[in-house]
Amino acid sequence: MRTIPVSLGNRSYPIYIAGNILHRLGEIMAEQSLGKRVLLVTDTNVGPIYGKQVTDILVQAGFQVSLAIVAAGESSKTLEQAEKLYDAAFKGGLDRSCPVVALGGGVVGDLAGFVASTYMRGVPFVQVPTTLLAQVDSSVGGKVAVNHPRGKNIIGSFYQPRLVLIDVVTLGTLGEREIKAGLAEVIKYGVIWDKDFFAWLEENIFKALELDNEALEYIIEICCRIKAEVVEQDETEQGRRAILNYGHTVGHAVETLSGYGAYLHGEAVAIGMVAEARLAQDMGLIAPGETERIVNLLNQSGLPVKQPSKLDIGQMIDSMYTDKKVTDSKLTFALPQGLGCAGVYKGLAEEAIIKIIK
Ligand SMILES: NC(=O)c1ccc[n+]([C@@H]2O[C@H](COP(=O)([O-])OP(=O)(O)OC[C@H]3O[C@@H](n4cnc5c(N)ncnc54)[C@H](O)[C@@H]3O)[C@@H](O)[C@H]2O)c1
Ligand SMILES: O=C(O)C(=O)C[C@@H](O)[C@H](O)[C@H](O)COP(=O)(O)O
Ligand SMILES: [Zn+2]
Repeated sequence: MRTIPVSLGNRSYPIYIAGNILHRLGEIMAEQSLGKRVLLVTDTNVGPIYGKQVTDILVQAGFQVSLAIVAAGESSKTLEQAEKLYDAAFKGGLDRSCPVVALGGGVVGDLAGFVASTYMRGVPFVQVPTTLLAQVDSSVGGKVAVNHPRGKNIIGSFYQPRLVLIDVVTLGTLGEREIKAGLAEVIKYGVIWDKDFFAWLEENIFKALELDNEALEYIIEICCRIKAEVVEQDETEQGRRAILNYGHTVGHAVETLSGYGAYLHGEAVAIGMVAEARLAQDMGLIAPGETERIVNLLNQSGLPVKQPSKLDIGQMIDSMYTDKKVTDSKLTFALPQGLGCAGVYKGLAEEAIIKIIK
């Protein structure tokens, strides 16, 4: 088993990565001093596959489990859905010591984490991510949120989990489209942080698409290590952490304006990464050959690289002003500085952005 520590003082926690470790969830949770009533949150795709197995594992470890199943997909990341989960927490008798466990992709993780962070002003939270995207990104770092009709993740908080348990074998039941979506965030880490990892992906990304467990474990470990390091430097995104937002200013606008769920998050981020690489290129931050390598790797992963033509440019720009990186009405982007490095740029001219969107 690979164990990665996330060191955040009294909010520190481990990330466990291995194949076939789901059965250890109960014993690992029992080691923490947690209340015995658990709200296990999952969705309508993951529940039928892993819901009973995880419930049994927790019951065997002495927990009483209330299973809450939300509709699969981005449309569940709402305050209305969170409210239903508060009801389920009450019904299950959860007090302040009792954990909320997220079993699923980034939607379940963000939603359940938001509920954990607000129910009784915060109860313990455990992440059991089952998509590649959630295993490499959303389960780590403590951003939890629901969407607002005007913008992604607008209502949320920073709330770290007590532990993250990643069983790569759960990816065996995930659809190909969802694996590809996860690869967008994987490629993001190569671009913003690790040039050698980017080059490794150029040679080996096909192994992830073939669900080679060894390659997947390696990818997940590298990504979690990078994310842990960035989050340790800037837990609440006062500055540096925003580099994890590369591709997201445009990506979130695409998700919001297309209607939540039309694009998977990773697909929208892939589109955003291409647009924002071109913006970086226009600013002289990245060479044309490097932009081309990013586009090629996204293409190789079967990800979309173009903004949907039906989206209105004016509305895209307006949507970017609701981005959480904006202060003082200044459009802000996380942009690559060559391959393997990134920075945050504030106050970009609308014309420069309109040009790359066009
Ligand atoms: N908090 C963060 O730091 C962070 C980071 C990245 C993304 N996100 C958020 O994560 C969300 C996207 O997450 P996602 O891509 O995991 O989407 P998702 O949670 O919607 O999962 C994608 C699909 O896969 C299904 N699924 C999940 N695991 C499965 C499995 N093992 N077998 C079969 N089906 C399975 C789900 O039911 C869903 O239909 C977005 O809302 C995004 O904003 C958050
Ligand atoms: O953890 C972070 O920080 C990230 O930016 C990771 C992103 O992949 C993720 O999509 C995040 O939810 C976006 O953050 P937001 O603050 O723009 O909502
Ligand atoms: Zn993301």
